[in-house]
Amino acid sequence: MADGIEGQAPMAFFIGEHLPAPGSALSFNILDRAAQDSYNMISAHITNINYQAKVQAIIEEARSNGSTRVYIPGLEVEDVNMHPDDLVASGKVIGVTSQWIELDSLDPLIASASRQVLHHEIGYAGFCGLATLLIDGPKTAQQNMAGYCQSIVQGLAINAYLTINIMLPAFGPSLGVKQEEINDPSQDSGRIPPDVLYDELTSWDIWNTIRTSARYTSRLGLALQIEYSLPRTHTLKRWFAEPIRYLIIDSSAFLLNTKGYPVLTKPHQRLVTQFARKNPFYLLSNTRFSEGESEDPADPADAEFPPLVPKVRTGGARQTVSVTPVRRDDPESYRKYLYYHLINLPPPPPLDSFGAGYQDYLQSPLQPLADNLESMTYEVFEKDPVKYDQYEKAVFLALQDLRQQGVEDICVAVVGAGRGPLVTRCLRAATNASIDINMFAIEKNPNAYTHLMKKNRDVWGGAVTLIKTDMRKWEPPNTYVHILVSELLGSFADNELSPECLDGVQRVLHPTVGINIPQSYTAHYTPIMAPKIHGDLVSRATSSNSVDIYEVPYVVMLTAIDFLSQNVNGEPNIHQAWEFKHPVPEDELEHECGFNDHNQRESIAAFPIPRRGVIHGIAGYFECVLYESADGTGIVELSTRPDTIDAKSKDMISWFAIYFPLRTPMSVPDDSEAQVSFWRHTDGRKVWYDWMVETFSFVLLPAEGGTGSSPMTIMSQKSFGDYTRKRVPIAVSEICSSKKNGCLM
Ligand SMILES: C[S@@+](CC[C@H](N)C(=O)[O-])C[C@H]1O[C@@H](n2cnc3c(N)ncnc32)[C@H](O)[C@@H]1O
Repeated sequence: MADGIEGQAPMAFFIGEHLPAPGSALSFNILDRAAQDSYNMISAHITNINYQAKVQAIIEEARSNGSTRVYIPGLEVEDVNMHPDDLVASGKVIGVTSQWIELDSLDPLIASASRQVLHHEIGYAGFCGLATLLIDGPKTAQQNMAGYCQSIVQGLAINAYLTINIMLPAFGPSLGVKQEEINDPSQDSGRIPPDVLYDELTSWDIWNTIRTSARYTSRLGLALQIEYSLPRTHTLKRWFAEPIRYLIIDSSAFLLNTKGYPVLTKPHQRLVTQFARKNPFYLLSNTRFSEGESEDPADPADAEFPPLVPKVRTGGARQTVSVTPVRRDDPESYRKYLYYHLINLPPPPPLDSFGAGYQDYLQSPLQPLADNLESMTYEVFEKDPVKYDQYEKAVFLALQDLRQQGVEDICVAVVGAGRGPLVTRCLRAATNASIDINMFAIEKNPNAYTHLMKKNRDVWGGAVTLIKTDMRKWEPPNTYVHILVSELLGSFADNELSPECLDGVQRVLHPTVGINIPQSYTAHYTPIMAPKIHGDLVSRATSSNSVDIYEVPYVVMLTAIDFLSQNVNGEPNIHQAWEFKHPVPEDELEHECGFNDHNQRESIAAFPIPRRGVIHGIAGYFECVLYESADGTGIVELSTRPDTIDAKSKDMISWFAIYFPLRTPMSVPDDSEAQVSFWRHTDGRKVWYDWMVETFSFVLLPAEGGTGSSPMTIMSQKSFGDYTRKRVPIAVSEICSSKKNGCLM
């Protein structure tokens, strides 16, 4: 079913048709019909109406016998819509399990029968060779969630090769009890606890419960259902952190344009654009029926198995203008629209292209001091023009300031020169400033040093004095260095031991006019939800027996994450942990015998959390002042903070973030707080970090004293002003420590 109409697409998008009812047996006709409309795949029910009728009869019989148990026999040939044939082997069929079952029912007979039906279907789907299943989420958030989770967890164990995707609406309130159900006396209203709050995150709550019960397995994903009502940005951001493998877009999400063609509303377009970064499979649903269409099935096969539930007319784009809706029931026009939208998306930002394949992939931080990097690693650094441009600007400003002060015979040294890109930029800055400089390049990596020799011979015309040594031992010949340029920064600023290296070489810097580039750098942090990363760590934990995987920080291109602490504009609250400045005042700097105490740091910060979620770990970033000119008119900075990178070093790709994991995720309610503590420790031989999280909720207490109550209860009784807000501890993490895996000085 190749998509041959539009020509070469820059990226492969797979758009399928989500078949509505289990009424008909699956056939090549149905697949062909979808193919004619250029769909890449179909999702179809594994069993049919026959099976439902059979199971319901068994339940009724058990109930009338007063039985508390029910046995559902396995599938028979007339119960199934598919077989292990070429159609399934084509890989273009996604199985859908029965949607009439109620795995979360509080009625034990229904729950048990439902579980058995699901497990028969999973077993048969695996037997047929299906790779992916879609399973309806719980019907509401208020029934037997544990029972639902148990069915899913057991189902995952039935076939180790199947991926299961839970279908859930993006918009939580759509799971709530409908007004008609509340008014309907036949409904067991006693089953509806009045205090269940259906809000935008209700659907996410359900998902969070399911995946937590299934230990974050990567075999469990989400098929997010998009209809006309969309949640607000913060909820969409939350979904973005989750493993959305399918986007099921209902035709009700479309409007008809003036020509009668379906188009997505602007918010829906934004959603598709945002989620395209996750490259999901798209399934379009309800695109084949138009208003007023007869319920009579066009396909004779449908007559045999009429739709299970009377078709509620939800399908079809909404008509907003007076046109003949010629295209409302034209499935291809929906697909075409989505396809064109996808292929016309703007190119991804530079970091996305650069980091393709590295999203949420955990890497151990580099240790350029203890290890010798390879050429490939340097090559990756050198792909980032922004960083080197900023360094060149900084050196240019510093040279101008030195000239202003009348300094002559200016000596510039790049300490930790690698393959030499900063040396090239220093030489260029000097040329642009029309200043002659004495250029040194210091590098302790013997292999990189050989490459520097080649560069000096072939590119720099022998203009650079190369020294192969640890910068802490370098003795320059009869001169002070006026500008000491280094790039020893890690994702958390000081984690590659820039402070320790620069302390050791500071004695070569001119005591009165000497300039360090960078002049200062700061580490920053914020608590995040990172379910994908946590799932990765959980799976590693079972296979790894070496270093405790939860007690080391990771360098990672954070993508599937949600910032739990956000300000009113939806920007993350990120706190500065600490700062290092160079040169260090002489009286602070220890020589020879100290234990590096002056490079210890600690930080504590409280993060307000407006909306509930789960803290999986702490994201770390850095900022750095490369140079601020003497008169304060020019400043050159670097930043990896998502909220300041655009202002300080837009499109810089050299550093991913750092991630400090928590072994046990910490749930936080709405309007709560996380207090995060960080320590940078050193014993004179190595450097490591400790981190810890405490969480708090708030209760309102009568101002004049008395016992507390939940804010909800109180607010309904008295005015807010009569109460004081009190912070109450919820949970505390262990103190995590990377000491065992610290960086050697
Ligand atoms: C992050 S790399 C930067 C390389 C290069 N300046 C660039 O921007 O591409 C840091 C370099 O500093 C070197 N280095 C680290 N510590 C050093 C030390 N104490 N003395 C000399 N070189 C050091 C490493 O070998 C590595 O080449």
